[in-house]
Amino acid sequence: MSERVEREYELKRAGAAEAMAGVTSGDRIFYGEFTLFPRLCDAALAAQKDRVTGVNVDSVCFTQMPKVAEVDPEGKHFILNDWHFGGVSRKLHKQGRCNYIPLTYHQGPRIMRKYQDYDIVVLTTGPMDERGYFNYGLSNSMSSAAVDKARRVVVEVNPNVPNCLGGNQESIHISRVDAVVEGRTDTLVEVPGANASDIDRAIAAHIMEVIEDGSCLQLGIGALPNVIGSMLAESDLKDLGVHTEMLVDSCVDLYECGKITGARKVIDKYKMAYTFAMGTQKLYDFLHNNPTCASYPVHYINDPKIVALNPKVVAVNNAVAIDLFSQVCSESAGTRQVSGTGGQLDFIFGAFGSKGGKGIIGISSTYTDSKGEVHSRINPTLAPGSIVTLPRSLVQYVATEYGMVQLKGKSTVERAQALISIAHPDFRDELANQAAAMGIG
Ligand SMILES: CC(=O)SCCNC(=O)CCNC(=O)[C@H](O)C(C)(C)COP(=O)(O)OP(=O)(O)OC[C@H]1O[C@@H](n2cnc3c(N)ncnc32)[C@H](O)[C@@H]1OP(=O)(O)O
Ligand SMILES: CCCC(=O)O
Repeated sequence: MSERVEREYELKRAGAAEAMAGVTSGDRIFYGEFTLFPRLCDAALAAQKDRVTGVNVDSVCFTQMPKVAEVDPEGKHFILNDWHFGGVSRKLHKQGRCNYIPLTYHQGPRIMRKYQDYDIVVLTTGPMDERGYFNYGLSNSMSSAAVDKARRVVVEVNPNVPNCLGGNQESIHISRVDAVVEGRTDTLVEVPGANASDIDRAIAAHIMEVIEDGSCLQLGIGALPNVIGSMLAESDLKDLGVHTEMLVDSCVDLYECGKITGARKVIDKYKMAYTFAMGTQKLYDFLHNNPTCASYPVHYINDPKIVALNPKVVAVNNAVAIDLFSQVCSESAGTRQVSGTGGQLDFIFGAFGSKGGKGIIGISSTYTDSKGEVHSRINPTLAPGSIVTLPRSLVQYVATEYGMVQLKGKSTVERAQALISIAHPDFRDELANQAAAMGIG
C-alpha cells in the first residue's frame, strides 16, 4: 500500500457517531442498498435523533429495520423513503412511515444524478485494498450515482463483504471518501429462496418449455425462480447464460453443474453479469474474487437496450394480479404499495427486443388472503387503485399452473380468452361473463 493511501486512510478513520455528527435538520441521506445496510452509522444517527428533525433517509430495499425508524415511531425526526419495497418498507408503509419512490430500475442512477442531492451517502463496503479501493460488494446498483450526488461519503467497512469484481463502477477510491468507519464483523443478511409448492412446479414446467440451449436468464428471488433453477440443473440444456438484475443462489448451483457457460452471450460473454446479489452465504462465498461474475451499475444491466443485445433472453417475473385487458400489477395490493416496479418493466421490455427472447410473467392462478379466502389473480379489472407495473402493450407471455399463453399480436378479445384459459377453473365462467359484459368476450 502506498504511503499516501495509508496516510489518507488514517486521516479519514472515524467513529460512527463522529461520522454522523454532521447530519443536520432537513438533510437527505442515502443508506447502502439491499443487504449492505450501514448498521453502525444507522445506530449512531438514531442515538442523535433529538438534535434533528425532518431528515430524509433513503435506500434501495431496506433489508433490516432501520434504528432511525425504531427510535422515532411518530416520524418527527426521520422520514424514510425506499426506491424498492421489501418486507421492511412494507411494514413501515402500513404505519405511514415509509414512502415509495417510483422508478423503472434502470433509470434510477440517471434520476438520482439529475434530480437528487444527498448530504451524506453511507455505504457498507469491503475493507480498503492495497490500491485504496473499497468494493461495493453485493450492491452495485445505484451506489455510484448516489456517491456522485453526495456532499459527504461515509463507508462502513465489513470484512465479510465479498469482493465483487466489475463490470464497472464496483468500487470507490479513498480519495472520494470523507470518513471510514470500522468495527463491523457481522455476517451479511441472508435471503434464502422460498420453498417451492406444487403450483410453483407446475408454472415452472410451462416456462421450461421455452428455455433453450443458449438461453440467457434473468431469474429473481422467490420460489418460482428457484424451482426453475432446479429443473434446469436436471435438464439436458447447455450453454445457458446469465444477465440478471439480481444474482441468486440458483445461479451458483447452475454454474457448478456446468449448465451456465455464457458461451453464447454477445455481451459479457462467459460472465454472469448482475447489479446486486442476494441469497445465502453460499452465493456470497461464490462471488468473492470470482472473475466468472461481473458487477455493474443498474443503468447498464437493466437498460432494455442492453438486455436485448444478448440473444434468447428469458426473463421470469412474478406479479400480484393481471386483468383481462392484460395489464399487470406487480407492486401494489389495491392502493397499498407492497413492492416496486423494480426491474420488471426493464427486463420484460428487454427480453422482447432480444432475438428469440421471451418476457414471462409467472403467477399462481389464485391468492389466499389472511382470512383464508381464495381469490383469482386473473380478474376482469385490477382492484381499484392498483398500480400498473407492466402496461398491456409490453406484456408477452403469462404462465399459471394451468398453462402459458403468448399475448403479443393478440386482440383484446383474444387476450381475455387466453387469460381465462389459464385462470383457475372455478373462476373461468364468471371471468368469461365479465369479459363479455366489458366488450372483450
Ligand atoms: C429481484 C427480482 O426478483 S428481479 C424481478 C424484477 N422485479 C419485480 O418483478 C418487482 C415486482 N415484483 C415483486 O416484488 C414480487 O414479485 C411480488 C411482490 C409481485 C410477489 O412476490 P412474492 O414474494 O410472491 O410476494 P409475497 O407473497 O410476499 O406478497 C407480498 C405482499 O403482497 C401481498 N399480496 C400478494 N398478492 C396479493 C394479491 N393478489 N392481493 C392482495 N395482496 C397481495 C401479500 O399479502 C404480501 O403482503 P404482506 O407482506 O403485508 O402480507
Ligand atoms: C430494486 C429492484 C428489485 C426488484 O426488481 O425486484
